[in-house]
Amino acid sequence: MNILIVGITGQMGQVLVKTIEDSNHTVAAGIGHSNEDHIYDDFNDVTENIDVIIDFSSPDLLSPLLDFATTKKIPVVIATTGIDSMEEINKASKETPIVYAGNYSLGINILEKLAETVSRTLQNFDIEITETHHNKKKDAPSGTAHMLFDAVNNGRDNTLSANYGREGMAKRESNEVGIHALRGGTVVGTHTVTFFGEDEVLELTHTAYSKRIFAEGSLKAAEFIVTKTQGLYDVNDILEVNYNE
Ligand SMILES: NC(=O)C1=CN([C@@H]2O[C@H](COP(=O)(O)OP(=O)(O)OC[C@H]3O[C@@H](n4cnc5c(N)ncnc54)[C@H](OP(=O)(O)O)[C@@H]3O)[C@@H](O)[C@H]2O)C=CC1
Ligand SMILES: O=C(O)C1=N[C@H](C(=O)O)C[C@H](O)C1
Repeated sequence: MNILIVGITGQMGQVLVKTIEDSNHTVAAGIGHSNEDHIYDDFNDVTENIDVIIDFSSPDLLSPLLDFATTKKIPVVIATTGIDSMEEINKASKETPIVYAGNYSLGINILEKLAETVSRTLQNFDIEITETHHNKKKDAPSGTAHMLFDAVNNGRDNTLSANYGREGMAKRESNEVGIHALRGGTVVGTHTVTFFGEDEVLELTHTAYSKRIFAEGSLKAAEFIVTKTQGLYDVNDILEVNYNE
């Protein structure tokens, strides 16, 4: 596959370049700010032949990215987090295929399933979500924390409400889920879902030890989406193809 990396000059973009170089695919071009050949700050300047786009960038680039992809009918893997609304992505997915996930690691997507099951099984337990990331991360809480909230909320028939960074003088409501973001150093990404019962606590934690796991997951997603013609997919669709064999 000839791949366009959106956010090629960023931390994840650079890891993805190395991951693609170690595969049988090719980095055809990138979006970012650089004087290097084949790197552009405007999608209109991309003239290379592109089979698939992988996006690790910023919500600011979502509209131009989707305009480019839908006009040229190029499949897209979106990994960028901090996107407020799914409206544009839903609309674009009717014209070109899109995979969207806040986390492309294998373990987080298993954690998502576990968290939903535990939430459904331990109906009376209080649930809190904690995420820790490096000091360069801009969005909070993480895209993964949002995914994990949706998972535990599904387990309780969507009766839970999120309380971001709890503060003030009010006791915890039984249906609230506190979501807490820690930022510091070079932490790649740690997510914990804690279930508090009477006299017992169950913690489910995923720790990422490298950014490469996200790059590899996004490349698997690209291999999956490049064969599709339209529609919105998530990592579960890819897990079924790649890990259930
Ligand atoms: N879903 C997943 O599995 C994962 C998702 N992420 C997400 O990926 C995103 C990127 O993360 P990270 O690489 O750490 O961030 P960085 O800040 O290191 O990189 C951001 C990239 O986007 C580019 N960019 C941003 N705005 C513009 C713009 N207006 N025009 C052109 N280029 C732009 C930057 O270009 P330049 O610096 O040249 O201006 C840079 O290449 C984040 O949303 C993060 O949460 C991260 C890891 C895993
Ligand atoms: O910005 C990051 O680094 C990460 N972002 C994703 C998120 O917001 O959940 C995934 C991963 O945790 C790393």
